[in-house]
Amino acid sequence: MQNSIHFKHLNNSENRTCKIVLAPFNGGQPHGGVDLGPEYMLKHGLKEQIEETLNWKTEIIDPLKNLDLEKLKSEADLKEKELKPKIKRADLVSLANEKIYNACKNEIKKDEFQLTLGGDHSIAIGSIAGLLSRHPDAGIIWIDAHADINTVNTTESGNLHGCPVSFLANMDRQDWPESFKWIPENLLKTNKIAYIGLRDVDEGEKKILKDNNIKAFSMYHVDRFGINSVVEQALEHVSQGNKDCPIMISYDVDAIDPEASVKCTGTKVDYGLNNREALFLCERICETGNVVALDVVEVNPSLGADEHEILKTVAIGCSIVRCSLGETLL
Ligand SMILES: NC(=[NH2+])NCCC[C@H](N)C(=O)O
Ligand SMILES: [Mn+2]
Ligand SMILES: [Mn+2]
Repeated sequence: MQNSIHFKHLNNSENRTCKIVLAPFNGGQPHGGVDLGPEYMLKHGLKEQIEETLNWKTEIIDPLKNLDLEKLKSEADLKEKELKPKIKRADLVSLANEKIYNACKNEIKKDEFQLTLGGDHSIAIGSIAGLLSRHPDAGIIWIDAHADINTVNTTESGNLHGCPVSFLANMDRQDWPESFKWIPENLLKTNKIAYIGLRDVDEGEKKILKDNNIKAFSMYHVDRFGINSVVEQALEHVSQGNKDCPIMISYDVDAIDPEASVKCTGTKVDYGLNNREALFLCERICETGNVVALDVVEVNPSLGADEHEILKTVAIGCSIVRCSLGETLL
């Protein structure tokens, strides 16, 4: 059965297509296993769910398939053992993202949905840069416990999954490693992004959010106004008065409360979104008819204590996708 949503920017015929971009990349943070996210979500039946339940065509794109990522990572780590650079594995993160960017840019048509399965959140550099190549004025709703807006100068951990937004917004570009210079200039304006779910933001990031006047709804705002009002305000802000503004969701599953469902993720933070809030966001954004792309990142099956914990995290990752494509809307 097809739901009644009219996707304003997509092909609405029986050929409506979801391109699934695999981004099994873990180099933006220290834990192994987050690279297994795509495999586990697909094993859970995600592709079939999109095709059979939701009636979309799907096609898999695998931009990292020719890279020996584990080998490249050990080489990078070996080199950095002596050099101890401030940011970790910069060239590797850049290389993987350039591949993701080019795949999203060249292998997805304007009227197709872009679904990227991570991987750690550094992969949003490539996926969002790719999406913006087709929809330059898209608004980004970033759902996360973290702001991921550290610059190469403010990062305390050196982990690049804490920095993707600063690269997309070209912050401190003059201090970037040479390898990142493929990222286009004037890409993401800071008034075209809004955060939902924040509760662990570094001091340097707080200053960046404030100095740039970036719209950020923390868990405090979710409690105070309710998720419905928060998502409305976020959409209104990034749409900048355009009721047809294309919208991309970048969804870090650590936005969701560990007790509610997401224990298998690398940087867990207590007291997050409950399961209904987590999915309502996707339902409401889908309902606008403006959604054009989604990332689901930071699913790490290796961090599960048992099968049940893994299943719960993987299952909500798949639900995020289905709700964003309209499954639960009548
Ligand atoms: N995508 C994530 N889970 N990011 C966590 C980032 C944590 C911390 N702010 C850092 O920069 O290291
Ligand atoms: Mn996070
Ligand atoms: Mn994140």
